[in-house]
Amino acid sequence: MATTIDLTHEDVDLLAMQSTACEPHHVVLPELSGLSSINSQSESADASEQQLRVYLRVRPFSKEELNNNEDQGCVVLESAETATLHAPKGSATMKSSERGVGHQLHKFSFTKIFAPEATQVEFFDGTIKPQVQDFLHGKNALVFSYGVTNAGKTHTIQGSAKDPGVLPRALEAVFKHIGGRLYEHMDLRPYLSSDVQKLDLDQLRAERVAKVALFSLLKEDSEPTRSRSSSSSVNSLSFSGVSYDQTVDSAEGSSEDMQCSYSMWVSYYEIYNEQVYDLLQLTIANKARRRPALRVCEDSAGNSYVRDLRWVNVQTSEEAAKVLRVGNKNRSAAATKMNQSSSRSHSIFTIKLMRVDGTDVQGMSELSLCDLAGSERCNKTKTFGERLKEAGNINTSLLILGKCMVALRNNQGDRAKNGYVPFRESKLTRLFQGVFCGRGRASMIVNINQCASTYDETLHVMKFSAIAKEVVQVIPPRSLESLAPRLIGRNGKPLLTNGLIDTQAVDDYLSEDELLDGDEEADMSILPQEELLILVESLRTKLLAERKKNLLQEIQIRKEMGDAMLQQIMEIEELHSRQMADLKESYEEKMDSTFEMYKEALKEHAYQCALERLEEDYVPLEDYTAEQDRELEMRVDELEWKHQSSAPAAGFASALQQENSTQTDPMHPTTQETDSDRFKLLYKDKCAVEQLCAEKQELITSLEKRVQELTETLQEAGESYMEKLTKVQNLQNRLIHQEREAERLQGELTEREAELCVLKEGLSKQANDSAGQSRQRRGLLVNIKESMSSPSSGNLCRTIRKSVRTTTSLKKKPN
Ligand SMILES: Nc1ncnc2c1ncn2[C@@H]1O[C@H](COP(=O)(O)OP(=O)(O)OP(=O)(O)O)[C@@H](O)[C@H]1O
Repeated sequence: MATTIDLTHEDVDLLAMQSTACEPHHVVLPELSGLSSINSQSESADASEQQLRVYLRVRPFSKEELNNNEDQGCVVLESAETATLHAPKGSATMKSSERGVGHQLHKFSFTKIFAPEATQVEFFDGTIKPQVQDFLHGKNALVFSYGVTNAGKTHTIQGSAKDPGVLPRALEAVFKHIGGRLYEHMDLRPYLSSDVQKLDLDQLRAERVAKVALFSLLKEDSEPTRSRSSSSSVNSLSFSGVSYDQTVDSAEGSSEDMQCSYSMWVSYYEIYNEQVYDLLQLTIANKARRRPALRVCEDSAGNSYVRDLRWVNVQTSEEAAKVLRVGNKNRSAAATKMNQSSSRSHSIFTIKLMRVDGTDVQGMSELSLCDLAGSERCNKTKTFGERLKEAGNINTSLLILGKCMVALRNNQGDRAKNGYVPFRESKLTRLFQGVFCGRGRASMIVNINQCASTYDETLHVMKFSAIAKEVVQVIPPRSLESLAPRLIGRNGKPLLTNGLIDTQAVDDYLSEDELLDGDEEADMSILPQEELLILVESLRTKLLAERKKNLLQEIQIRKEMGDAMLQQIMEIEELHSRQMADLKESYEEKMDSTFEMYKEALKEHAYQCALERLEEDYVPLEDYTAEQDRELEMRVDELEWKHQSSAPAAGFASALQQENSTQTDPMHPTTQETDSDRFKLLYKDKCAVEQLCAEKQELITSLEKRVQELTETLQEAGESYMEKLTKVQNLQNRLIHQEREAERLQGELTEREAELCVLKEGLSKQANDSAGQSRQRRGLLVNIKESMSSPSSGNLCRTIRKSVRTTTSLKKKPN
């Protein structure tokens, strides 16, 4: 499904503001017209929509791979547009499909597929050539190669000295097109994103010196610093000796174009570990020094560019090749498990072509060729240390590129949706943003190998390409005025051609220094100060409004989260309290049962103790009462004796007391007083004894009562025992009776048996006699009747009848 990128909002306005160097769509170089059908398709004067072109290139197996049995028929090319991937045994895809997740077969379609045997020429002609032609027409283009490591990306983009890739071929094609119309001065240099700077003499001199210095690097460093495999030895890249017949643009140009001259500038940089490095900086030659990282900035139109990037003016294809060689020398590459010379960075080679008429720059177009670093799985490639960090950054930027593709595709379905496209999340996508948003045509080269061991990664790449293919680019039409690049002076202020300085335009610009001293990232400072202030004010208002909105959203989210958490807490609390209640209940039950157990045990213990004490203290009641009586008698005797002996002594003492009453000391008590005291004491004793007696009597009464109860219980037990005994005796009697009866019957039975034997004998005897006397034979029954009717057998009949009766009665009474 093809959908469309929405460019109808702010971006369009921004694009209208910019002075990009694209040629108007209707201005077609005659010599290039009719070269390609795609070409004519893109010549539409209106906004043209076009699906992102995605080309698949399948790398041939190396000898080593064939020896390692990597050829398992994983990639099948069904047609020029369709390829099928078959999951090999042991791959994650196969395992998943065996578990019922996913499929073993995946079908993908592409703009065009190139089989392993496709040559570099065929590939160039079938893919990039039309875009190079568009570039020569003044259109911007981006070509990027995507694939797993060791899939052939660098080979496709750069190729080797003998077999150059699309980049050298594109350069060669451009030079062929320019022919003798080269603008020989170097005074017009690309500036910011899409402007042109007019160099003064000093700048020009410096530019020439820098160029010579750059090329001298190749002479100084004859030994290549990077050891690339011979097959892709781009260090020694040279365009000489290669036939470019197919790439040469043989068509004649229009008369207008024939009058123009061309100025060509190239830049070469890499994105390594999310940092941008200029591969053409002279300082790079000094390896000991740390490379300065460049910044990605945006101009007033929002177009990204690399600040301070070095642009080199190239006048011949040899010079272009030299620049490429210098850059490749500086590119970050390393030997990995998968590739001896693996690109560890995304490298971007850009060609800017200015169309100059006299001193006027009529237009400028841009062609970028990007060799992306290979995606890889770190655990599979046994990556660690610096390589792991690189792989992480590579994978992250590729992931963001994928996200952008997905977002662009999704946005196309519904123009009003305008979902967020995360271009700003990586340097790579920031720099690609302009093209994806309509500044030019993009096409993607998907490189794959057919190895079974990298099948899962290859499948991932193919899925990515399927998404990319659904992205539709919309190139808005532009007016002629907006297409000429701005010409900027030394101080960064725009100069106008036709001999007039546009003061309004001058006011619109600030110097580059001012511009760069301001915001580090954006070039908003191109605007005048008042506008900037207004802009700042409006941005502040927007920021406040945004903050307010965010705050409200945050409050709302917090509230919702709080409610949800409260709900959760309440549920948890309820659950806990239910669990607690259950627990409490079960513990209470356990406690109750334990308590009951202890209570029973205590009772038992107390009962046992009481019994033991009772046994120890037990005194027979008779002994006890006899003892008590004896004690009481003794006590009474003693008291009586005391009373009697104290009576005469008391009389004598009272007489004595009366005699001596006058002489005695009033302080000493009299005998009368002593007696009364003793009596009181005795009386007290008596009371105590009586009390004791009463208590004992009570005890006795209670004991008697207990004894009475026990006696009654015993009597009851005795009675029941007697009853049972009587019953047992009765039963025994009956048993004896039955036994006797049985014995008797046994005896009778024995008797009857004996009689029966006798009868049998008699019968047999009679039978023998009757046979001898020739008597008429009669039956046994008649004989028996006869013998029974005879007087000798009368007893026997009676006995049998009786025994029958007895047996019957016994059956009736089995007991
Ligand atoms: N079409 C092809 N024909 C013959 N050889 C090829 C082809 N494509 C790639 N190769 C060879 O395969 C090897 C790996 O290719 P290359 O270095 O281009 O892979 P890459 O995808 O750029 O890897 P990395 O991402 O690790 O840089 C090289 O030796 C290259 O010469």
